[in-house]
Amino acid sequence: MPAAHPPSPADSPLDAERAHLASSRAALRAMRAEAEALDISDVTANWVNAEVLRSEIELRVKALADLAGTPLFFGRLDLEAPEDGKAEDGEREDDGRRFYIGRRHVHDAAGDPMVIDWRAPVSQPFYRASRQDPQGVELRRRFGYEGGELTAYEDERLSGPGSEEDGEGTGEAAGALLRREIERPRVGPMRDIVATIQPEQDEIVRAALGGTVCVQGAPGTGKTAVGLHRVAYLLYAHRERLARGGTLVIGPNRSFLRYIEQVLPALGELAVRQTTVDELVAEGLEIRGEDSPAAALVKGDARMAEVLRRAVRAGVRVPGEDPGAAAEGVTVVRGSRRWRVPVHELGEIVRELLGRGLRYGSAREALPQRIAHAVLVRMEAAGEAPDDRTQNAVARTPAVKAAVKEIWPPVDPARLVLRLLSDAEFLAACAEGVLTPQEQAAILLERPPRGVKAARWSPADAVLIDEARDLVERTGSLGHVVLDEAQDLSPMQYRAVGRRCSTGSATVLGDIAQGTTPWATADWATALGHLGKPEAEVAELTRGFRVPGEVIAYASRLLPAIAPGLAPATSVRASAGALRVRAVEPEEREAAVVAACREALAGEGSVGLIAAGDRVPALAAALDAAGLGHLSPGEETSGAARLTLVPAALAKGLEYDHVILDEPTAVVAAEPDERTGLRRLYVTLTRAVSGLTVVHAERLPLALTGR
Ligand SMILES: Nc1ncnc2c1ncn2[C@@H]1O[C@H](COP(=O)(O)OP(=O)(O)OP(=O)(O)O)[C@@H](O)[C@H]1O
Repeated sequence: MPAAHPPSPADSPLDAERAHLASSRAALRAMRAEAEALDISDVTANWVNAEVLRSEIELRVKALADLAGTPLFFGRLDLEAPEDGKAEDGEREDDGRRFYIGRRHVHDAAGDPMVIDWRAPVSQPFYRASRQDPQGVELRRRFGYEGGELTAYEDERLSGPGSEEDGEGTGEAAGALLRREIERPRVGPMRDIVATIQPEQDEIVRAALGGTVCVQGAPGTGKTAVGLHRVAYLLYAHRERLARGGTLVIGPNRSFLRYIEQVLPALGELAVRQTTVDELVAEGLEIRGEDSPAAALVKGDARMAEVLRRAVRAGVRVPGEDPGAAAEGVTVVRGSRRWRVPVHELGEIVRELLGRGLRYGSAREALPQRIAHAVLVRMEAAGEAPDDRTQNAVARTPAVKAAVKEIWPPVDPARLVLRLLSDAEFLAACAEGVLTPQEQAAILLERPPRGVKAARWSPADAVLIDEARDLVERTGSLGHVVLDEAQDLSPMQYRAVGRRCSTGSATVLGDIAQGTTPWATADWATALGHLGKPEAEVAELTRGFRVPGEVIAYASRLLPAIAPGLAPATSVRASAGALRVRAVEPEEREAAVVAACREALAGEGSVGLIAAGDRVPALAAALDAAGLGHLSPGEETSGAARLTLVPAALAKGLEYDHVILDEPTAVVAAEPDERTGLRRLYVTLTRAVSGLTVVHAERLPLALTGR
């Protein structure tokens, strides 16, 4: 094991480290004071620039805050001395060889670094170096803090004298500080892991911006943490490029986003948008409806993209082929002369535009100019000398505008989707050979609403509208998108996310064993194809940080039934006694749950009571009757309110120090099929950091007991 050093007496190395901490803090204060005192009156020509600059300075001042309880640095690297590097007179021997690694860069008055940002290239060996590959590091020191006080450190000698006997130095050992960090009781939102990012995680965090990375990871292997740290890293390494393109974090629901929302600000990144797929595509649309599972399945299927493409395309009326489209051709009057573009030529123009695969809207914008060009050709043939201005004027004449309206009418994406879902004939025409009659029937509305405003749109409808919108006008691409709990997205949702990073890249995080939607991802290659990133690399994380060994082994019994191809996760913490399974009589069940909650609350940290949705009201009543206050997911836990009652459907991505799981069989039964039910159970069994208590009156599912 790496050597751990407890607090020591005066003028110990710990004191020297504390002194460095104190002077780094003072330097940070000075940096902040300098930013606050910046006078911009001389450098800005107008008030708009002044406002922009002022808000940037405000952000910088905020980012320079020395947060109480957040250690300014958490590690130190001593690099090997260069071969011929004898220290000059008066020069400290460690000059240029010792780096303190922290959340942000801090420099002294002379501009020399006192703390190096964890994202800087110099910091990388802190996460990756090992005895086998020391990367120039002689000593790696990790610091332990208690309430903002530096109280301990842990050394690993990776090369040079003493490296043989001191510590394992593999860079993989779950040192005491890592264990302590994981087991530090949780209240409040998710924390960053910047001090203890592991080598396999760091590889993902620092992967190049250009490529999309997909991470398959068992519960608690740090996917969410890795995704968030990756955003922070990319913003550091490619700040300007990403400031232009933008970054986005997508999570499964609002309560999850509230749980993770503090991580990036704690890493100094205050401006990253975090949203759900539903919110991303809604764009002002009110979502009030819900689909039957059968309808949702069809609406989420990638084949709907082809149906929509045909539906949008059906708006175009080709002159000469479709009745009513500029049947007389177009006649433009200029002064005393009339110029006519005949139907067959209009038809050619339209067919050519259709063949070019442009967005519907772009082609519609190009059409008036094409017709005007045909008029110009005639003018030239008649000896006139028209110029660009004439062409523009012709394109704007009422005759051309009227023709465009008939040939290429504007498409309203929501109205188009409503028509598809309410007009059986139109749907049949667009879905021919793509959807079966049964599938068409599944998505047709029984009672179509009067209009777009009256429609009760479902989340899947909003995705269809988003696809239609993109067929009309290209969706803008962001620089980078992190997609968490990706296994639950439908192919159509992947497409919606994919077009938001079509010229950028993505980090896709998920676990096939935790897929609980009807369309859940069966394999990453297919999902990445829908995302438009088939070339993405898939990495696997199996080393679990959250869940104690005994608990993950129990939950992993479900794997053969829910995701046979996946390797079970290991745990970095054995913690015997972390799992308790209590069989009780039905009439004692609520009392047993309340008792388990009380026991858990007697310890430190957060407590989650997870139960099937329809068991929640009875359990809430039992907790109330027992005088145990409780929160809902998304409400922030605090020292005074540590118990959250979590419907199983919202447990994904969350974690609690202690979990009480009520009636596993009810959790399974609440889902439409057994595999989804067992997957939901797997999610709920893997939320605990320190202990899991299962309380049941019914028989446990066979897949869990094996008998
Ligand atoms: N390197 C690490 N150091 C300290 N804690 C870590 C590390 N990696 C992960 N953790 C902790 O383990 C817990 C699980 O991490 P996270 O939620 O990111 O996992 P996940 O793979 O997204 O899990 P799930 O699949 O259940 O959503 C978190 O509390 C996280 O802070």
